[in-house]
Amino acid sequence: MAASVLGIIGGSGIYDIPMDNARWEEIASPWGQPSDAVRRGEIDGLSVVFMPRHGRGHVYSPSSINYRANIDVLKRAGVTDLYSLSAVGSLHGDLPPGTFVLVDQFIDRTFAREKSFFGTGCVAHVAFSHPVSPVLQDIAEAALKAEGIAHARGGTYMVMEGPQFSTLAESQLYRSWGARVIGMTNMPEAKLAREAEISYCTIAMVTDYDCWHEDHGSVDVAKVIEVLKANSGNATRLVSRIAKSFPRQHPPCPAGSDRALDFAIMTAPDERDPQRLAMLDAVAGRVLGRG
Ligand SMILES: CSC[C@H]1O[C@H](OP(=O)(O)O)[C@H](O)[C@@H]1O
Ligand SMILES: Nc1ncnc2[nH]cnc12
Repeated sequence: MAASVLGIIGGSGIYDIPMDNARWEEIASPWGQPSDAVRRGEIDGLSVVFMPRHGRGHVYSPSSINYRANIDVLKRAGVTDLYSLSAVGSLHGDLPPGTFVLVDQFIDRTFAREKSFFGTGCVAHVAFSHPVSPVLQDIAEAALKAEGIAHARGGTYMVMEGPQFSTLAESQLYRSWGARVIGMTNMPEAKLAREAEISYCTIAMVTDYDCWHEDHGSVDVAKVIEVLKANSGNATRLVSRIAKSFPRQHPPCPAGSDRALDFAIMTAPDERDPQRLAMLDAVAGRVLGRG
């Protein structure tokens, strides 16, 4: 069993986290430019690697983030378990702004992003029915309780392309589908984490009611930022509490992340493209005998 390396992806409003011995570390990726360098440090002796999803200064839009490079550099940095901190709109009256939601499903409506490390020359299909690690959810839920943060466990995160917020008709459609929250970033991030055999868990922080709620106006960035600022103390305390209680040996993932590539690759060994295989050295090194 490997030692745990805790990864944290910080979403809107979260561009750094407090850690001991923290330093920025540039890691190159064959998949292109990641959002930023990674911030490496320790919390209570646990190795932690942080990546600001949009880059410091919020440089990348949800559609222009290089999700493949981000997950690849986190894999190269040794991350075994990954929490994604994400601002979301609420699609349900039971989830007011300020609530932290441990979502367990996604609906992917994005269409303008690279969604896989695999493709021509090395085709693979990973299982993804359960995209989130229940073990990571258990740890986050215990930390949320201990910190007294309003939270809910379970629910579907609707991932839209953006960058514009939804129309009223779209918001109502997603509500009719049973989605609980909406955001623009967790796909393909979660899919790529699965391909890279990294356990993944979203902590969705509700900032607004999107545009469907009759008693609240439509979402705008000013509203989101106001709530994000109010939430940032909770997010910092939560990460610290999670890290302190996190198992020092990587907890096996009941959702199958640890061995996602065991039976996934379909391309015959003789037909595999050496160039793509070289790019897969970190992500698929375990099964390709590289890395
Ligand atoms: C400023 S609201 C829109 C922005 O915030 C969320 O990003 P993240 O998940 O990185 O916190 C949302 O998905 C949009 O990208
Ligand atoms: N209402 C909303 N729609 C999409 N992404 C969001 N991020 C925060 N609030 C959002």
